[in-house]
Amino acid sequence: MTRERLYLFDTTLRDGQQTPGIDFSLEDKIAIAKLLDEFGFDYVEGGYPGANPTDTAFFSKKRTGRASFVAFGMTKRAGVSASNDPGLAGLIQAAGDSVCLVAKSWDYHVKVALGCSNEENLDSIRESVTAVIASGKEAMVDCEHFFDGYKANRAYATACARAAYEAGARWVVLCDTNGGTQPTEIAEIVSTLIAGGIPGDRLGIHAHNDTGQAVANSLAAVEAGVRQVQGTLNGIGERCGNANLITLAATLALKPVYADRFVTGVSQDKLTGLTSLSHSFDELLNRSPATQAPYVGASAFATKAGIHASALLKDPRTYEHVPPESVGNFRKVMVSDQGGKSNFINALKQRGITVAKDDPKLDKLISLVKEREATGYAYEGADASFELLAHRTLGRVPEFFSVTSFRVMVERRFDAMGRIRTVSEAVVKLVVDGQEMMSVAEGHGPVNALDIAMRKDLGVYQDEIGDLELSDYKVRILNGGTEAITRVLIESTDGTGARWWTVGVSDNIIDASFQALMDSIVFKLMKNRDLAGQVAAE
Ligand SMILES: CC(=O)SCCNC(=O)CCNC(=O)[C@H](O)C(C)(C)COP(=O)(O)OP(=O)(O)OC[C@H]1O[C@@H](n2cnc3c(N)ncnc32)[C@H](O)[C@@H]1OP(=O)(O)O
Ligand SMILES: CC(=O)C(=O)O
Repeated sequence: MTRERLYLFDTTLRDGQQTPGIDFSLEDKIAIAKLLDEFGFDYVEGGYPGANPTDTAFFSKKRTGRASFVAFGMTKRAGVSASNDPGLAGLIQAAGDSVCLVAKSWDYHVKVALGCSNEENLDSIRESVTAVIASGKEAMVDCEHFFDGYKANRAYATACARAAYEAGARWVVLCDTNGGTQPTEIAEIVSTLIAGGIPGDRLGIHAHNDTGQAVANSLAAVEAGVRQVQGTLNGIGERCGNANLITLAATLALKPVYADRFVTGVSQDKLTGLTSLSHSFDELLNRSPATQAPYVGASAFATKAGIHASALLKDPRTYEHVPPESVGNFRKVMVSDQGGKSNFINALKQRGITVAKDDPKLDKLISLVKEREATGYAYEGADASFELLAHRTLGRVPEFFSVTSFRVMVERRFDAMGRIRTVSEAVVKLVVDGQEMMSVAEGHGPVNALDIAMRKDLGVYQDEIGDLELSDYKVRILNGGTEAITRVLIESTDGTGARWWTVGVSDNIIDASFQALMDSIVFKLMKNRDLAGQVAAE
């Protein structure tokens, strides 16, 4: 059966730019356009030339190779001709293959926002589309507030879409601008419009996520007949965002209900780069990827539950709706208080630790993890502490050194210039290779001072930890009040590029930090001897 072509339109660089807190530089835009183009999206809407210097500079040349490069802007204003409208002229002159014109299609907006007559707005749509086509570019029209407009005045909203279509717009895009429309309404309105004479292969959908339905609304529109879908990377966009193109690209390619009927410009091979695309984009935005994002989140194919892990290890299809590798993600069977023997055997195997299912030490490890998690430890986020605990339970951790005591002091005092200074100082006493030693250090805070003191002189091991660095430190208060328990997570790195997390829990933040610091150093020494760290080294 031949499959129909569905066109994916990315508006990350335009509607995504309207996201509170997101402000792309020219360099960001160039890098993101390249990612989008290479991935296989058909249209890359780059922004609004003329609206700001970044977008104007971005449109000084075409920024895509394969994808159509789209400039976005308003239809001409009422009362001026298309040739005399500087905004429209700017759009046409901007580099690019297509112009996407935003047009009002709700009569209430025409009256309140534009302050012109309904007929003048229809003229603006027709004349603007005609001018874009005359310039040799592809024209498309975003019918703003189409669904709300349709519910308020069906005849006028339809007339706006029809004006764009009859003037020759390649795509008439139906926008759920305020994001409140529900999938059944979308399906019904799109079907009626198509039955009224605007063919589905000239219609697109632009859905906002204000009721969490943007992806569902886009799919409902596809079911009803539209053949262009707009959205953004990771669903960024104004207010609650746009339809998430990452989710849509995967669903359209992997779910037979769509994949058997439609084909997009994203090949199965490119789809295996989906997780990387989503995460690279977050990196560019300098934010952590959402762990529960469909298909691409770190938790999308993770399980903590023992019953699930047991079946998953027999056949992954028991608990996975698609294979993780189809979107470049990974299966993760985690260890926690929700886990059974299968989780643990798998987690240990990944770390090169073999243990038999009937080995009593495995039972001991499982109860240790469950007991400790009940007191606040969280091993699923502390891979190295889990591995150390496993090695310790199996009796495989050498006694590299021991800390006999530490003392940390924080003092707020006046310095010689009479300024207030808060000073942190730590003293650590350790035994290394039978030899007692003491280190003293000052730090930016008490934990920093303790860290410096612990790593200042490790005797015979000092050279080995020279490249050890603490790269992140997270504190979580597990219950409030005077008896609060503190969980500290520390991320460490070394010269090999490996990263590992360790955990400490105590009613004292310094003590919790000490435990995590100790684990970090011991893990590093184990790793140096190839006794640990297979996962961290990957
Ligand atoms: C639903 C959407 O997401 S649409 C995209 C929205 N995105 C943006 O607005 C981001 C970029 N916008 C901008 O930088 C500015 O709004 C500009 C440069 C486009 C225009 O700035 P200004 O000329 O100062 O106008 P301002 O922003 O105050 O108001 C918008 C004007 O456009 C008019 N307008 C709005 N939509 C349309 C349209 N589809 N066709 C014609 N005119 C329109 C409004 O009536 C208003 O006109 P007025 O100034 O005569 O009242
Ligand atoms: C055009 C657009 O972004 C909207 O109507 O939501």
